[in-house]
Amino acid sequence: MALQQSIDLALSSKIGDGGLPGTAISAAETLVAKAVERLRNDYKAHRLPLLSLPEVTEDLAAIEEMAAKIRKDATDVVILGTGGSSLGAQTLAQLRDYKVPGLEHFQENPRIHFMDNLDPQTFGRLLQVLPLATTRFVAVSKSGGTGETLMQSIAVLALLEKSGLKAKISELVFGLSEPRKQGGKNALRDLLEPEGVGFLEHDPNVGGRYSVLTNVGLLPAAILGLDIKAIRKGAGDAIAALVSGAPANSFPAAIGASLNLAAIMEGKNIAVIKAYADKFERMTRWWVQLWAESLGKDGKGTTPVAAIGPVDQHSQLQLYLAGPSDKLFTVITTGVSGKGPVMDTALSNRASEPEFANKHIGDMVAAQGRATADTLARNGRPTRRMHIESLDERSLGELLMHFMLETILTGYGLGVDPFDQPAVEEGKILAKKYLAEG
Ligand SMILES: O=P(O)(O)OC[C@H]1O[C@](O)(CO)[C@@H](O)[C@@H]1O
Repeated sequence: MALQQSIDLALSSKIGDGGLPGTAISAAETLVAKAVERLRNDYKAHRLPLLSLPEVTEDLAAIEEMAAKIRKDATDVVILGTGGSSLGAQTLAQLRDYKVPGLEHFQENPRIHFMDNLDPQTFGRLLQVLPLATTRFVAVSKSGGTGETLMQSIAVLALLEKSGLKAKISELVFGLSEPRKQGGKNALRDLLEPEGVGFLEHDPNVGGRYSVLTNVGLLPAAILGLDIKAIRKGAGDAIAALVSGAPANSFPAAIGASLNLAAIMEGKNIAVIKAYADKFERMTRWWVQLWAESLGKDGKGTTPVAAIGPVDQHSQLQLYLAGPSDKLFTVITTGVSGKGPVMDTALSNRASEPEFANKHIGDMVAAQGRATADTLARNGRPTRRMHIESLDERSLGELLMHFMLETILTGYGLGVDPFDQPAVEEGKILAKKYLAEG
């Protein structure tokens, strides 16, 4: 197991007023013990395919095969899709410098573009500048009916046709969606299949925001040459204790769920994740969707906030330390000590920072992560620490499964269904009505 978790700086017994009292933790643990039992039964009864994914390898060959087809002679790969059809894959792609500040322009071929936000100017401009003949498009939508993804796909098909590439559409465009329900519609398939576009099947029983370990996350990961087997193995590390019947208060996901439920009982209705690594930025956005859509229902849930360190120390920390005490913090660090450029002694002295001498930039970031967690705790702000020494496919797979389990257990503990998102439909229907009205 790569993931280390410590909750001591969240407890009143350790940090005093503002920390979570033992009574709340005990009450939360009782709820989580039941939730763990329920999730274990889900696993045994194969009710949630997500839980068995770490044991599955049969689908990996088809993913690698399609990835090889997409990658062949490609300079650019554009992934169309939003929410759960994009954020998990983006999280994995950060292992290959996707959206890593300063580095993403140096990505090796193929360059990957995730077009998850519908913006007419961005998308229009992208279609102008892409080298079309060497660009591959992958349209991903579980339902096949998401307006944003459909509009983007329609624009791509029309452009390819206009550019004399209609005959090549089946080599340039790929799809990933649920199989058609019997006799039913799937708009994305209706749109693309007549052009001969090949599809991978989205597992209908794995919700979009839980799909990062399926082909939805692993196809883009394989296109980028990541070790997708290792991602699944890492996920197995996070779920092993659940599967083996370990007590609920003994493994990180269950302990994390207890912590979150105790925080809710204490009126802390905001959950902040502050991760000290550029390569975690997309993960924090993925987690925001996971947490928000899974728990925000029936008047319950907590508001997820994503922050990156050290940069957000310079924008948010004042509020976290001295604003309302209504938050539970999670500070995630990686093993960066001794990494990165080393500070020259003479130059450090010249900058009036003699203590920088011979220190690495990673030493500073490690010290900052530690100092932030300690300062939050000293100010009575309950803080969980998580640490991954080495960020790679396996440890990221573990972290992703950890958060999915923690979210489901928290949902079960809260008494909400962590797998649906009924409220978002209303806005979608209204937007389509407004569009039709002009
Ligand atoms: O994969 P789909 O069906 O296109 O949905 C995209 C996203 O839209 C939502 O349904 C919310 O509108 C998310 O739950 C989902 O991840």
